[in-house]
Amino acid sequence: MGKLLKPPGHEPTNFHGLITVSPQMRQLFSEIEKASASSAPVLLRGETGTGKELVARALHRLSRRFRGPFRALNCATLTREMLASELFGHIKGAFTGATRSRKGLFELADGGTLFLDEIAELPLDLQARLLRVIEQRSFVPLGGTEQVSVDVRLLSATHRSLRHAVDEGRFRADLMFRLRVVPIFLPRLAEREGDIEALTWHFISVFNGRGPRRVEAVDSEAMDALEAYDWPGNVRELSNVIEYAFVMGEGEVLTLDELTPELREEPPPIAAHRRADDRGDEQDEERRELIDALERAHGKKTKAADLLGISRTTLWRKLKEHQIDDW
Ligand SMILES: Nc1ncnc2c1ncn2[C@@H]1O[C@H](COP(=O)(O)OP(=O)(O)OP(=O)(O)O)[C@@H](O)[C@H]1O
Repeated sequence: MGKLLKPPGHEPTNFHGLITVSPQMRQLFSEIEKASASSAPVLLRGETGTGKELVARALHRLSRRFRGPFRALNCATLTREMLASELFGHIKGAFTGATRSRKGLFELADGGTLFLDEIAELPLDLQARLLRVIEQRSFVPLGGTEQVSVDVRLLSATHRSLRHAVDEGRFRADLMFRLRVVPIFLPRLAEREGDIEALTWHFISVFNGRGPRRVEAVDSEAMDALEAYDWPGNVRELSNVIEYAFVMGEGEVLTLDELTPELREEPPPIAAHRRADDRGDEQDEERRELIDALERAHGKKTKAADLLGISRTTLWRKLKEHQIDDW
């Protein structure tokens, strides 16, 4: 067990549900504030779990449309036909199974905001229809003949570059320019200085509120592992990891062995100080640390793995990587 870390005395900034201490995110808040004052389309770009939907909701809440509806649709989860019907609605009898008329999201979001997640996945023919709605502020539901006028602010999000999708012929350039009048980029969690720790305390407080377990401190070894991990699932993954620890562990201290296996596989003391431009030195240092641990453990691999705070399998993999096989 390492040192016991207590929650910091000061609360992190809470900006419409977005928790942060990092300068990168604070900078983003001022962009959100400026963008919310207008009705210009915003394109949010960031990896999964970085908070794009939270930002979209904040943009809506801060805007003059806050009393109007907020509607969201993930373009990657539906078939082409279902997407068309979700977005534009249909008239009774428009297709087999359309036993009654149904309003689409553009109509349901009238006077408010429509958030289209994973916009790069929108099929090309629907991109053409979306462009027309943006230009004409009206559309015709499937099977209908009458134009329906709407006043909707469009927010969209993507985890990959729309520019690439355009270059590959999968996305219309004219639509891309229409959608990203205001581009907002959300950095990966691992790149936000101080946010892993701040969000860890935030989620601990959320899960403390749900009971029955109450966590009052975090073992520094667990915090090192949280800091060292790369967080491919970003904030959503961090929330899941803390929830997992609440479910699997017990007592007032959150410890390393309560973290998910991916996190325990990481060697915290080495990875915590990782610098991308230091890979060569780091390799040497890692090799020295491995040999040192093996010496101290008199060649016993399980003991050496314990000393390094990594699993036996990780130790075995690292020994192979460094070609240390004479132990
Ligand atoms: N800065 C933050 N503070 C507090 N909670 C956050 C923050 N960022 C994200 N979250 C939480 O993490 C989860 C994922 O966030 P969100 O759904 O907004 O991400 P996303 O980028 O839209 O993900 P996806 O691309 O997978 O849809 C949500 O539960 C959200 O409340």
